[in-house]
Amino acid sequence: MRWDIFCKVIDNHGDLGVCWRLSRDLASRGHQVRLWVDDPSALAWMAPELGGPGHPGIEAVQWPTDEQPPAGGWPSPGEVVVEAFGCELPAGFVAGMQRSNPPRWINLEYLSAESYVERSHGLLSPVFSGPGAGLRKHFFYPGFTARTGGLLREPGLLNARDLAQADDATRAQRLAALGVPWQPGQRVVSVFCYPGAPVQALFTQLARLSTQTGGADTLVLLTPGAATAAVNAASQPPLPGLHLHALPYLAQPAFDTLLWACDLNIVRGEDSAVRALWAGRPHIWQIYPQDDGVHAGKLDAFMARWMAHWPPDLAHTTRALWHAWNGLLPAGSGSDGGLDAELAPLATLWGPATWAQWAAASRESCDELARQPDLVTQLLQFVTAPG
Ligand SMILES: Cc1cn([C@H]2C[C@H](O)[C@@H](COP(=O)(O)OP(=O)(O)O[C@H]3O[C@@H](C)[C@H](O)[C@@H](O)[C@H]3O)O2)c(=O)[nH]c1=O
Repeated sequence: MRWDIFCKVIDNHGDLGVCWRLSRDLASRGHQVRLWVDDPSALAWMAPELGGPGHPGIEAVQWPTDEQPPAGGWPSPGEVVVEAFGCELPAGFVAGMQRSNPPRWINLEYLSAESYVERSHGLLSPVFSGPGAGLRKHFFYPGFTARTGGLLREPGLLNARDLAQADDATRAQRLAALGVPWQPGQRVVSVFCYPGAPVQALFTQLARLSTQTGGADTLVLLTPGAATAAVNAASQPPLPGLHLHALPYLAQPAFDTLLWACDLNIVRGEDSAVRALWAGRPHIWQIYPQDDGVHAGKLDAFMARWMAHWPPDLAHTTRALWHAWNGLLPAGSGSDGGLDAELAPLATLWGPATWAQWAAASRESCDELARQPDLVTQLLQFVTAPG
């Protein structure tokens, strides 16, 4: 099928990250994708293959405006039109959807573990006015349960992960390919975060833990942006036991390789958070902060699902750590010991026995999610069903 996917970059990289990943997944299954994006600049690092002969099956195009439609006019829409995250489609393009066999029109929504997702997934949103009047649009909600649209998980992803995680030699080789010098025995932590995350406290805590446990150093891999900025701003002397390594922006598949090679992944937003789930390793999620504070409920909803079958003590400690990383300490928690103290749950999790428990629980939750059909498989069923 031919797909038109429309993406508006609101901020950061998640909108484009999700749309690019969706496009790649569809193209790998033989579909033709035209990805319309208003600010394609991040594709230069996220999808460097587009700079060369391109990606078979995907054409990334700058989103023109109605005032300045494409030279030669709007092209005929494909069989499926995806409006990512409720971005408004150009009127000229929508006018072209008015035909005897109109395209399936999908509004792909943001990911949430909250219960409204099951109620809203698949709902019809009839269009009553404007150039799309009379057309039928449907909501498609990604999610974590059987009654949602699932999560992006390309065919073969988990096999590739298992190969990458097979042994130390493979791990060292994959990290070396990313320019990362890793010594077996070192614990590796990746950090992708928003400004305001307690990165300095993390460094202090990790250095203390590394020297306490007698020898096993920690290698911290910092992604561009807030994590790297925190290091640059630090005037502290090097911390014993801790090795900080700044990464460049990686192409999306290389970013996966990074997450697979780490013992602990600290991720943010939407897309990298899902990739950390598929890594099957312990992770900490910094949720996208919203002014009205609704992100706190979203974070708790996800933790309740992800940790549903974990031993209670492990779930309790991990939740405390995630809350602290997100600056969401429960009122009355009494934590007045500064950020180092707030990240104290990490010390509990770092111990060998608890760490093994955390790793096993993360892998089990990942395996459970992987038993659900992935998002593209579900989306294909949805758009080919009569509707
Ligand atoms: C650091 C890095 C990221 N990436 C990719 C992974 C993801 O596709 C993308 C980052 O997107 P996210 O993880 O979603 O985090 P994010 O914070 O960048 O994105 C978003 O979060 C959403 C919830 C908001 O609604 C969006 O508006 C946006 O803020 O960048 C790489 O490919 N290489 C890299 O080196």
